[in-house]
Amino acid sequence: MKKYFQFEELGTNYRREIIGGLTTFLAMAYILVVNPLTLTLESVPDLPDSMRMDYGAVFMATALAAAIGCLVMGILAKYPIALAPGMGLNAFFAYTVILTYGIPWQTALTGVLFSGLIFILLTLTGLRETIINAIPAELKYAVGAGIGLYITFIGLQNAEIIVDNPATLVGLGDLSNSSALLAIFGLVVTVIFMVRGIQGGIFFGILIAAVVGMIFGVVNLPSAVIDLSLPSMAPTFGVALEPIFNDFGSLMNIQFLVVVLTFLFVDFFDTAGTLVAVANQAGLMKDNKLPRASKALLADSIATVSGAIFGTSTTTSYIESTSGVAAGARSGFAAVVTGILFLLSIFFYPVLEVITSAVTAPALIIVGVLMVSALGKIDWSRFEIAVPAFLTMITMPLGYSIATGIAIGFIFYPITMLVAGKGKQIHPIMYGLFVIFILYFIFLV
Ligand SMILES: Nc1nc2[nH]cnc2c(=O)[nH]1
Repeated sequence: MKKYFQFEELGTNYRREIIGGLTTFLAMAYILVVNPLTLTLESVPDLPDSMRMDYGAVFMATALAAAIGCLVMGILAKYPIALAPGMGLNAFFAYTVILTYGIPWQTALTGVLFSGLIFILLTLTGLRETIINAIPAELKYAVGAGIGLYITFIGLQNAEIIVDNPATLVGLGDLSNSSALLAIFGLVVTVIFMVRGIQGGIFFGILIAAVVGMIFGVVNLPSAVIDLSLPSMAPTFGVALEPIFNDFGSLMNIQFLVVVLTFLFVDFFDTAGTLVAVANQAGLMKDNKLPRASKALLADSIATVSGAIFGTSTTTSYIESTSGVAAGARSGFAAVVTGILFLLSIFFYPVLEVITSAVTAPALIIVGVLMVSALGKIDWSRFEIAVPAFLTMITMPLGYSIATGIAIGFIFYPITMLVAGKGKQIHPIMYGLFVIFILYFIFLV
């Protein structure tokens, strides 16, 4: 086993991998609660039941899609990268596709399935790997740093430290609020552990914050430890396949095409950015290239296809994997640990439920610190690369979308490079992406 996962070459061991896998799981576990709440449109009152997915079935689909994604990534691609249904696309699925477009959730699931299948085709033809390797190093670093800012922003919001403000869009929240206080406490504890170089500092930070939250009544005590009565998957299982056989006509329209393309587009670049960011942080990149990229991409698309069949929006590589890497994970074994924990989580629903986003927020904030360090590798004195790198990074949190940041930066890159007389350094694929991203803004946003 140690040999298969290359522990010796990677300088790792079982303890580091298990703590890393557990840390990533804890940082991601919120999705087991948030995804079903989002896809059932819990926050929208007065909807006909037919427009809502079934909560229990989506919970099961979320856990199983995450488990399959993590296991395939760990065993096939051997990266410490965990997967689950992404926050970037579940909101799009629920609020844009179902609510705004009025597309039935059954058809939306078919859209996710199609985008996953197209992904597999692109991966098998090698096109995805070629594209990822054509992106200049500076933009890859900027994508990693931008995702870091984005994830910190999400963490600060989850903690209610940063809140919305009608005059300035965002502002400082009420720091005496119990959620903010618990997150600040967790952050201080985690920072102390990290500065002292304690292995698994992020994990122990989450653990201590959860216990302190329970003592002060901010985190609920679990009602039970294990619940063996699993929810039924029948309401969503296989439903994505139904329109293909029963109502193919409903798929033959521009709106459905736009939905599939958006799922495909966002997952493609989010995954590329996330894989590179996590591999970079773990020191697993070789000559600015991602080894075994096609296997990692295949794992990602297999997870999306499985998730669509189970009944969830796009399953994607999670940036929270960086918290496990920060805790020491280096090999695919950590992803296997996270996958097994997702499998077991279906029985531990009562315990999981108490881990609130305020408890996991410090992990997200610290992950941002780690990811932004990639900026040190960019030569800021070269204005032609500084501009697209900066725009990629800053528009991710501000546009609240990884895809937006990538699109804006990649539109500026060929422009600034050409004007600087460095057109020869631009890979032809980057011109193709320039056109695709312009079309993206014209037709999809
Ligand atoms: N990369 C990435 N990480 C996430 N973590 C939570 N949601 C997401 C997502 O949509 N993409």
